[in-house]
Amino acid sequence: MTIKESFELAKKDYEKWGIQVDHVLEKLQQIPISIHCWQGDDVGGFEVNKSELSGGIDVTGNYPGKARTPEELRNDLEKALTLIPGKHRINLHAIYAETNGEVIDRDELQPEHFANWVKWAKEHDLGLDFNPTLFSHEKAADGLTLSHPDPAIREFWINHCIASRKIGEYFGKELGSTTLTNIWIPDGYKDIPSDRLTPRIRLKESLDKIFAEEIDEQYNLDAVESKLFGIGSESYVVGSHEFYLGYALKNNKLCLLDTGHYHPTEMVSNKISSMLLYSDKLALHVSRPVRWDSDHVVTLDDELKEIALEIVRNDALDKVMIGLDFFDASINRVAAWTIGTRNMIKSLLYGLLMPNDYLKQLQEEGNYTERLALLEEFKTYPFGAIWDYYCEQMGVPVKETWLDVVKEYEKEVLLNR
Ligand SMILES: C[C@H](O)[C@H](O)[C@@H](O)C(=O)CO
Ligand SMILES: [Mn+2]
Repeated sequence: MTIKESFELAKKDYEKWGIQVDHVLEKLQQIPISIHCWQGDDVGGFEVNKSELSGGIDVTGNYPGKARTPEELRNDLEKALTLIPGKHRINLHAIYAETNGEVIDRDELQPEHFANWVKWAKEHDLGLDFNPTLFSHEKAADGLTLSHPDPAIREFWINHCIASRKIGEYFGKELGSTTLTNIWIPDGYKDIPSDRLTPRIRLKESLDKIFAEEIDEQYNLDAVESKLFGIGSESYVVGSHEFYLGYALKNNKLCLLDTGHYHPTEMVSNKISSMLLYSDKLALHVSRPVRWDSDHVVTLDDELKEIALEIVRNDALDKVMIGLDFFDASINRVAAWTIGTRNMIKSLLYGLLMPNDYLKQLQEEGNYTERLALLEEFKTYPFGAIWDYYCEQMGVPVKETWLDVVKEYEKEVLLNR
């Protein structure tokens, strides 16, 4: 049976529920995923005076062939994009600046240092998102940045974030699509603090200085990313969820939820609807924590499907900015991007192919039997046949055939690095 024939059969199952599959596929095409560049080189970046990865995050594995230069990283991203259906965005960090061998410290970064990325994004019809990098730097060595007791260190990082917002604005203007500039800081303490408030007062003051200049939101939106703990900040992080949720609400910024930044039983899917009641938009870093914020490649698990369902059933596709955040150096890095991004898109398709209005009605009527029955039965509806057809229509490999492409690329390119 051909892909199309399977699709036509599967379509009938969904149309019985009033689900317009063709409209679903049109909608799916419109959803951009922000794909993080840092999976391609283990969060290394291209700084002339490169520092070791720090900030309480870690990359494990030594799979051969990681990108060493901007050209190699862009080539690897291009290869992954040929395997992922739809039009997407690339999420950059400040450490991916290209300074022609000149040592430019982070507080002096300029839009021109990302001109090659903008040229490339234009050539490939991509959006760009951005992040100041407040780790892997000597001024972050003691694990404090925007909340540091030393005003000079705080000022350095404030200036870096101010410069980063201007770069985000540059991306937005050049590419005609709003850039999300997201701030995450590693600040925290390994052991029990004697004062949780003072660092948070300093962080708030630093953020107020960073955001003092208004930037047109059609070009740049600001997000702040919370965390529960990191390596070396197990007992306390300054930028907790409560801190940033409050800051974002009071200052009309986006609160960014990273799915690895909560207690293992705390689900980001359960937070989305509450936050959308009080915020116009929110942002996600979709990751997969295994035991801790391990940044595993995203798999099509229940929580991913639940996140997608929350976005779809709450009509929030234009309110939730979906980014990915994982870095696995134990597998082929192009495969990691492909698996994680295809799974994110699959989960959105899964959510769009649910009789969401009817399920809401069942809940309103207190018919929890049918609600549970249908939620479970739809897990084995022929969703895969729809996905295969979508991939075929979007000109990307169907099922696991993308793996042949990655194997060929690994043999021809990656293993020769
Ligand atoms: C590289 C990213 O800024 C980093 O992963 C951050 O988003 C995070 O989630 C840290 O745990
Ligand atoms: Mn993150």
